[in-house]
Amino acid sequence: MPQVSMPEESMVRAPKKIIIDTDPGIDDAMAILLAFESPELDIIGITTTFGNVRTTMATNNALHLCELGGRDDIPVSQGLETSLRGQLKNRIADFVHGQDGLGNTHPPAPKRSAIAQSAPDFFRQKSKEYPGEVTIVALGPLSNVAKAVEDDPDFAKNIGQIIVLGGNFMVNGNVNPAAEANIYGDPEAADIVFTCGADIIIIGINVTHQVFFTGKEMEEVRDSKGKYGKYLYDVSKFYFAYHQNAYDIDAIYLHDPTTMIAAIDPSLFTYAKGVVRVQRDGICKGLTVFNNTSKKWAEPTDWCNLPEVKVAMTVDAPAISKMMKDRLMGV
Ligand SMILES: O=c1[nH]cnc2c1ncn2[C@@H]1O[C@H](CO)[C@@H](O)[C@H]1O
Repeated sequence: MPQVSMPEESMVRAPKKIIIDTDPGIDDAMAILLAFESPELDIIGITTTFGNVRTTMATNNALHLCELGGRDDIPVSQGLETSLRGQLKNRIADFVHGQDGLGNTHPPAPKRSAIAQSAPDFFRQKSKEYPGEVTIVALGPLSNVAKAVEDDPDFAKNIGQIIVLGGNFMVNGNVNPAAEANIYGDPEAADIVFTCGADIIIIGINVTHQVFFTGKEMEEVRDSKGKYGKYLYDVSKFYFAYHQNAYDIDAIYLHDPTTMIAAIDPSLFTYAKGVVRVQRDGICKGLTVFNNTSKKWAEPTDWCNLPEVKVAMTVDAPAISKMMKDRLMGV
């Protein structure tokens, strides 16, 4: 399979402007706090989506995390409360993240509110303000991003890059054997985004399932001098119990922080290029199907003549886990 690798990021570069589209979410919280500790990133906004929690709760949790990190300078913009086509998502992953999305730790109500501008409009405005410079790190279903694509024919051209946590390439999903949770949450939106022509990196659970913290490592995080060590340990207890039960492992998968690290240092992954389509309905709803062959198909297929994306194939899990520990443990 042809692989493409990315050049190592230079430390002398200006910080990368990112918008985090998120549904916090325990591993989202970890990714956001990791981003706060990452000088390579300039977080110009946080936008909210649904999945781990409903969108309004995602907004509250995003505001809470900014307050926790002393980052009330970051605008938080609320996104769609439904899928792109107006379906109210009936599958909210409270069994993974708790009723409050933060492991039933019941965070205090945030002091600040979201800005008036909706997430898709925020994306469009920032992509016009800084053409080619803004990276969206999309940690939940892609409804907001797809809405920006549909509303603005220049969006795919103006946005610098979209790094997506989602999909399962050549492995089973985590909602069912076919589908991963973020793509399953709004498959139509994902299909629109993956074929929109923007520069897209997809980090699927085929790679994020290789990056985890064991219970012992979580205790090290708790006992470290990291600002958020105890907080992360406390919110992760629920997520840990879910992994013990669902996967029979004493560890938690680090989906969202791994994806954040792709924004910090894309060279820690290798990628293959090709067209990705998403099954929109039926028993394989949410399945991501990647055409990575140079075969000339006898007849035109639904993958032909569409823009390619980069799909993560391998991950340097020890390096990623070390970066997370260094930053979250205040090393
Ligand atoms: O079993 C699950 N069902 C639903 N969502 C999950 C499950 N496991 C993890 N996540 C959440 O979905 C994203 C990665 O697919 C992550 O945000 C993770 O927190």
